[in-house]
Amino acid sequence: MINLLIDKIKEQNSPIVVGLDPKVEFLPECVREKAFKDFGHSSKAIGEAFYEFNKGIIDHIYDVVPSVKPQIAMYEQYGIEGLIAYKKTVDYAKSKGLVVIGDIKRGDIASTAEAYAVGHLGQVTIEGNTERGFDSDFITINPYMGYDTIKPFLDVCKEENRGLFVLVKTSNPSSGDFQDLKVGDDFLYERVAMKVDEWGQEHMGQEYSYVGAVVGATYPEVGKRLRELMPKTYFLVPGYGAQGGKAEDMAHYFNKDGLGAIINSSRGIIAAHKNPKYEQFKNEGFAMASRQAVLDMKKELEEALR
Ligand SMILES: O=c1ccn([C@@H]2O[C@H](COP(=O)(O)O)[C@@H](O)[C@H]2O)c(=O)[nH]1
Repeated sequence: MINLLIDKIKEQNSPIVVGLDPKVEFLPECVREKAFKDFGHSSKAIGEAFYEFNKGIIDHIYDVVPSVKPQIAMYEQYGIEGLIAYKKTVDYAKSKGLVVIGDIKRGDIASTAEAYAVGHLGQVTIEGNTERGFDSDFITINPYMGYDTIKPFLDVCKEENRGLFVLVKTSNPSSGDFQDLKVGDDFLYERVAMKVDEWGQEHMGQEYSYVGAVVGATYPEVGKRLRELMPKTYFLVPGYGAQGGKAEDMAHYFNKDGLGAIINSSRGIIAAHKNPKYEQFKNEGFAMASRQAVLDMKKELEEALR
């Protein structure tokens, strides 16, 4: 799957992943009101509205980005109806040829980790009948519990040709509380990076490993150091735009081959229709606003990485 992701990035010249993190306040009035009319003020209405919203955006971006990253928490808060919308979103994105990164940040051990891995990357067999759960291509995982967390995910990835992004240095303001602690002469995030590099060497695609790393856009100096420590690791880089990450800071996240990183923007793209900059695409035009925001991000990155 890492090979497919890289092929698509090269083909579209677009190292961008659009975060599908829907919120009620991001929904255009036309989508929200139709769902309330059809299903009342219910979680079913929100699930239907989230899916219609995502579908509109996917239809307008699938030819200019290689990948989407649905954030499961946004769906999960609405219970089963939210999770149905999450699954339908994953399936629809895949039907349009997009690589799906499920941002689920799991991190348990042994048989529990295996169950998460099977549910999101693999398949279950029920009396000889096999079914896939959420069917993502990649997921995000939290390595805090150590290799026992990672191993079950690696096994499923190997068998199913899927991949992982392991949290190494996150984009949030308090990421330093633990990640920046000193361990001997190293920062904890450096030690995690060394482990991700080691695990990755045993799980290689053609050019890069299918064990990737989450490296926030908001700490560019750290991004540069982590690029040195993990040369064959693909970076998923959240924190661009809304959290302050800038195009000019992204150069060090990439390798000399122009590959090695995929930059995420969620609110900046999916809520673009609320941004005065894209005023001409209000309400029904919401998905056109997202497309334009992607094209603008692509141009910003191209100029900064030239
Ligand atoms: O370090 C991290 C890891 C994950 N995230 C997730 O990425 C998106 C960011 O959304 P924006 O609207 O572009 O800020 C969101 O799903 C986070 O949970 C992150 O921000 N930082």
